[in-house]
Amino acid sequence: MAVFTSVSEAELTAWLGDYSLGQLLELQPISAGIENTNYFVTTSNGRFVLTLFEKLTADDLPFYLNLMAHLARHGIPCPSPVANRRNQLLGTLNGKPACIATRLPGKSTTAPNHEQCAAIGAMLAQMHIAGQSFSQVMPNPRGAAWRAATAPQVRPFLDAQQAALLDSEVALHAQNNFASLPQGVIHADLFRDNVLLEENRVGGLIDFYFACSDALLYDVAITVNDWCMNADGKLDDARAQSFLRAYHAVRPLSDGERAAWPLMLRLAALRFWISRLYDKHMPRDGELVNAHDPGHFERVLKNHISTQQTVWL
Ligand SMILES: Nc1ncnc2c1ncn2[C@@H]1O[C@H](COP(=O)(O)OP(=O)(O)OP(=O)(O)O)[C@@H](O)[C@H]1O
Ligand SMILES: N[C@@H](CCO)C(=O)O
Repeated sequence: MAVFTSVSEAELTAWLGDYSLGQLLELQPISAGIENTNYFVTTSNGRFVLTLFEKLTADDLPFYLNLMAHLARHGIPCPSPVANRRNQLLGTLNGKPACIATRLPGKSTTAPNHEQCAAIGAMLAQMHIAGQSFSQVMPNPRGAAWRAATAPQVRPFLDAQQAALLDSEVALHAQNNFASLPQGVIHADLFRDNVLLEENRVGGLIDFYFACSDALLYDVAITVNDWCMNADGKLDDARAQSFLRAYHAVRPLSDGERAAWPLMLRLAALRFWISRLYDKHMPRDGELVNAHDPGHFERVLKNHISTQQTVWL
């Protein structure tokens, strides 16, 4: 249940007095999601999503809200935060940092087809291009330092063979430096549940709260590892090609990116193997009763290693 902080119609009506959004018509809690409190809000001016941030602080939030505003201004279908009468995107509601943003159309899919993989590939490339003119920088909070700090914490929960895999992959990627590849702002968590689709068209990209500055190809690998993956943890080569071709048609991938691709897929799988292990074995209070399965990304990683993934455009 994604309502941790309740908001009544009376409280929201008073808060909306600070906005030019018209009259509140409907307030509906959203059950999906585990990080924030979300409500669908309908006013006489349109349909919106109200988010109360449960963990991110008012210091962290400007990067994400300014990024969404920037991308929306460039035509990317992401939530566009609405400014209040003091021209601020971030407010406070019931003691929590809060924002109201445009509601996007569509719904997520768990079984994307070729056209949908191509559509999200093209959209990711457009997002990367639009992000090039965003000037704020956010080092990746799930980068090398995080891997080095988190791997030893999850290691005690692994058997000897898993621990050896973890150690060797963390060591391998500690030596790699992808700084020579094209860099920019990345979503970093563009899994199927963070994309709203209308048939084969992308209606919305949501949940930008892992966005950061990193190699653009890393974002491609994270997204392909989810969108073009079979349930057994093996890449669906045909869907991966549909995705990459559509991406490449918008932002051509370089020879350097091609050479880095097999390792990038491994790095992206390692990141989510570690975070899922951490969330499973070290849950924060009262959280994540149904944590995502780390075993899935362990299988993805092993498959990438054994196939030396060569699927490309
Ligand atoms: N701008 C939006 N337009 C339409 N639907 C939205 C929008 N933002 C959120 N939603 C809906 O609300 C649900 C929960 O949002 P979200 O995934 O951002 O939750 P969260 O708790 O913030 O993050 P997490 O997915 O990490 O738990 C989404 O699955 C989506 O259905
Ligand atoms: N997309 C992540 C969870 C949210 O960050 C995962 O599937 O592990």
